[in-house]
Amino acid sequence: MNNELAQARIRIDALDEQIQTLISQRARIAQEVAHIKERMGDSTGNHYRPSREAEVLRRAMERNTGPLTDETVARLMREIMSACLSLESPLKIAYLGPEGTYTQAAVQKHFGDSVTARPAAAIDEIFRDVETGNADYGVVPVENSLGGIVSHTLDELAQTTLRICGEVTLPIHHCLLSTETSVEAIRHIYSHQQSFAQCRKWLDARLPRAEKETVASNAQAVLIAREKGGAAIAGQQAAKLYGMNILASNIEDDPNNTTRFLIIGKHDPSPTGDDVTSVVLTAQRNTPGALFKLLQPFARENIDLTRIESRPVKGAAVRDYYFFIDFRGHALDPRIESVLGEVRAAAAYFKVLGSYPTAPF
Ligand SMILES: O=C(O)C(=O)C[C@]1(C(=O)O)C=C[C@@H](O)C=C1
Repeated sequence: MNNELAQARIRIDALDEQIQTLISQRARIAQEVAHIKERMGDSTGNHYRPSREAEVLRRAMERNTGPLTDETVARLMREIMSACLSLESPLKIAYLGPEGTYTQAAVQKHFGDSVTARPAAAIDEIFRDVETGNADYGVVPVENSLGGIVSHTLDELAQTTLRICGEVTLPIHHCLLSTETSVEAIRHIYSHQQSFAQCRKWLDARLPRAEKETVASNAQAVLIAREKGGAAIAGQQAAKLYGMNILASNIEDDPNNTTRFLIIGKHDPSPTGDDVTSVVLTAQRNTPGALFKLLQPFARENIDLTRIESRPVKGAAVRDYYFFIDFRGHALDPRIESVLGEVRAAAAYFKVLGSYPTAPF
């Protein structure tokens, strides 16, 4: 073997040994941390701490000087923490299935690979799984940059006693998958309605005559295309999982297409200094300016509102709306606590859904 190459590999071997020793040391300390938590009276057996994880990931990215990207460094650190936590308490995560959906990719991005992820058939099932303790946490889509809100998630959030413990943002890159080997051979395309909407220009240009059939999820589309022929629009992860050919990649109209997912659970993460708070409220009926008055304290205190969505209150005799509001900051911050007190007093209905770290990457 070339001497230079052999020398470089010897250096890599030596570093791998050090990295491995350090990872093992880290894992032992994580086990110690679990015992400390138990001694401090935490008998839940759940040692997951979203705020601490966000801080570790942010710090790893700040330290990064290349050549790996910040995201790659965060993903590596994510897997190390995931493996360490699984020694303490392996987490059960319910997500919107079947396997191969973008929600599964969000589970992996947020929790890493060392968790037991269970696909659920519908969004309400995920909420029930976490409420009943069948799962420790749930992952649900909440909004897409092109397709807008996921109304089932907002409707469940209005009713649940669960808390939002985190968020994940995932760039969505659609592929055309098939058992065929060329785009020209495709006569039928299966996909989720939102994915069709997100790939409209590409489909009009490349497959204007193909018949489109809407199904419940991208992963289901892949299963049908695998069985019946034709193609599915889905992510790269589904191609790998179901052994399909990728006939075209990045077929979405907007390259910045992103979906935001929420982590739901039973705990309130502590402040990290870079947090989001989500609340849901209804305004007093027949009161001119009621919504304006609810939003005014946020503006006065310079609180950055990042999102406001409305959904009709189900079953209400008179048309009534839930307003879902996200803003920067943590509910335990005294300034925010006082604004929330004011808003709670002025609203007809008010609930804090959770304060949680902003997605670290
Ligand atoms: O710091 C803790 O509380 C730990 O349990 C350790 C650790 C880690 O590996 O860094 C593991 C899991 C938690 O979710 C957060 C961090």
